[in-house]
Amino acid sequence: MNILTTEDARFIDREVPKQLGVSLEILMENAGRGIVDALWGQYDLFSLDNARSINSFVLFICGTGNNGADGLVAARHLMEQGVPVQIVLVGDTSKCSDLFALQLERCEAMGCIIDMYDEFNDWSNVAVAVEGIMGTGLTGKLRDLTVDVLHDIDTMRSQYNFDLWAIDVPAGLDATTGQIAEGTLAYDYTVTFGAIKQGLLLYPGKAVGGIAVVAPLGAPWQKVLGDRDITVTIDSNLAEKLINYRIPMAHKGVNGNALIIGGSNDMIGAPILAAEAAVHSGAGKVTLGVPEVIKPVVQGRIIPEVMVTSTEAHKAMLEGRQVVAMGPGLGRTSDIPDFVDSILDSYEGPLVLDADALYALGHVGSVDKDALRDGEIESIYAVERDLPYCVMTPHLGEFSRLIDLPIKWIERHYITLAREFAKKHQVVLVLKGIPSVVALPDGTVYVNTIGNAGMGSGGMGDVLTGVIAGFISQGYSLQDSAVLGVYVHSRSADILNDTKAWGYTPSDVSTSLGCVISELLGE
Ligand SMILES: NC(=O)C1=CN([C@@H]2O[C@H](COP(=O)(O)OP(=O)(O)OC[C@H]3O[C@@H](n4cnc5c(N)ncnc54)[C@H](O)[C@@H]3O)[C@@H](O)[C@H]2O)[C@@H](O)CC1
Ligand SMILES: [K+]
Repeated sequence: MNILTTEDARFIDREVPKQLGVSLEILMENAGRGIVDALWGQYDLFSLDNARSINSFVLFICGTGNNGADGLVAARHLMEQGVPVQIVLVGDTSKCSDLFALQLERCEAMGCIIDMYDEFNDWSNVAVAVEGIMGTGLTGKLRDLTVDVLHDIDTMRSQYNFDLWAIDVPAGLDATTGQIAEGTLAYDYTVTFGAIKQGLLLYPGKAVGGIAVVAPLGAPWQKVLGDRDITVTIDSNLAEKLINYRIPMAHKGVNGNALIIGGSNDMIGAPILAAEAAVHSGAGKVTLGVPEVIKPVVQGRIIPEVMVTSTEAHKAMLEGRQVVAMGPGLGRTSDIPDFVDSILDSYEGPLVLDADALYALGHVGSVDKDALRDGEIESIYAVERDLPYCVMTPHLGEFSRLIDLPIKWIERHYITLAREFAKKHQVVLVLKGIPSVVALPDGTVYVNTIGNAGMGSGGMGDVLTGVIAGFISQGYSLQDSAVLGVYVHSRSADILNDTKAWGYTPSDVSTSLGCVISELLGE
């Protein structure tokens, strides 16, 4: 499923009329109709009994831009259907958009009850409130007057207990970054148009949007996107397309030979988790390379399916592998950067870099904060160190070190930075956060839509690395392995979450991977 940013929505709004001959007014008509369908999907609008009165109605709270105009269209459709509606207007109607003026004129001609916000006081009869104060047209902080109106709505909702819906995005939510302005409310539902807005998938936006319903625009807007970078959700539909059946005669040689490199005196758990996850994701043969000194302990602890070797013999260790994943538990001692470099120099096959291997790389590029602030996408990121084509799986802290930028900035410009990094370095970046995203060298970004709070425990990332390596060894491309790996890892955790809340472990996630694979194959 596609994801749209504010810029994409504006582009569609400009290009669909030009290229496809479908006017903005028609798109708006469909959007308004979509709001009505979504409301019907949730309530029986013919018996809007809000338990307080039989005079209850659907209230549309409309700003004076096109977001408010969508609300006016929806109100008109509901009037036709005989559903009681009222409209309140927020803002200066003398400064409204052209389409708002047109839709308002229509509602007035039909005798719809319309008040200015200050005049409205019939809150006790509101059954459902639909907010169209603003959508993708938000600029800067919310004005004081808007904050007051939103605060009022919130107070009335607490008092009268009606559901609150947002049109397109909640007023105050940045539809691209998911950042929210002070005063933004939490909603029960958001009806968003064409495709889900990116800001509804990123925190804190994801927490305030409620249940998202996508309403079609009535024209194949995908056709006008051209070579714009696209953003897509990671969900079961995508994963089902990526997973392959195994041929019946598949043997261990066909399913690949994976090497995991990691471990140090203080950390033996991380590489064990990664190697075991590679086994559980279906790799034919898995070898774990650790420093000689910890080899006996690791051999004593790991499942028997994994062979353990010593990293001291590293030329021989790399031979015949379909994939090498390096980093879990490697440590941060002064010899590690040279060790990592020597592996990068001597191994030319598919590579996954994680954890301490990423730390060993240090800064690999830098961000121009001014360009980031101004949205000058092309000049945001400058490469300082070339990297081999590989999958990199940093969490926010590791990414912060790689690009030399505080986490606070990364959180605010999550997808833009992931995309620029992957494009400029030509690598597959799995940025592990909430949500995790996979950015590809061609500029496509996949955003994970599943997973749960139980995944926030040490070792979860090591399992993901092992899963991705496991898929690569079985012949999946680096990008498919990253996307599929993120899905399968989160889905396994979701299955466990059903019965164990957060009391499950990364090892449990690893051993349940097979259930997800069966689910994807429809077995
Ligand atoms: N992109 C598309 O293809 C379509 C967009 N449509 C709608 O059009 C919307 C965008 O419409 P517009 O571009 O007219 O903009 P909006 O209507 O989203 O926002 C503009 C309004 O918000 C106010 N505003 C902006 N920033 C503010 C702030 N910081 N504090 C207080 N008030 C503020 C402005 O004064 C103006 O009244 C979308 O969200 C969607 O609902 C739909 O009609 C369907 C088609
Ligand atoms: K809105």
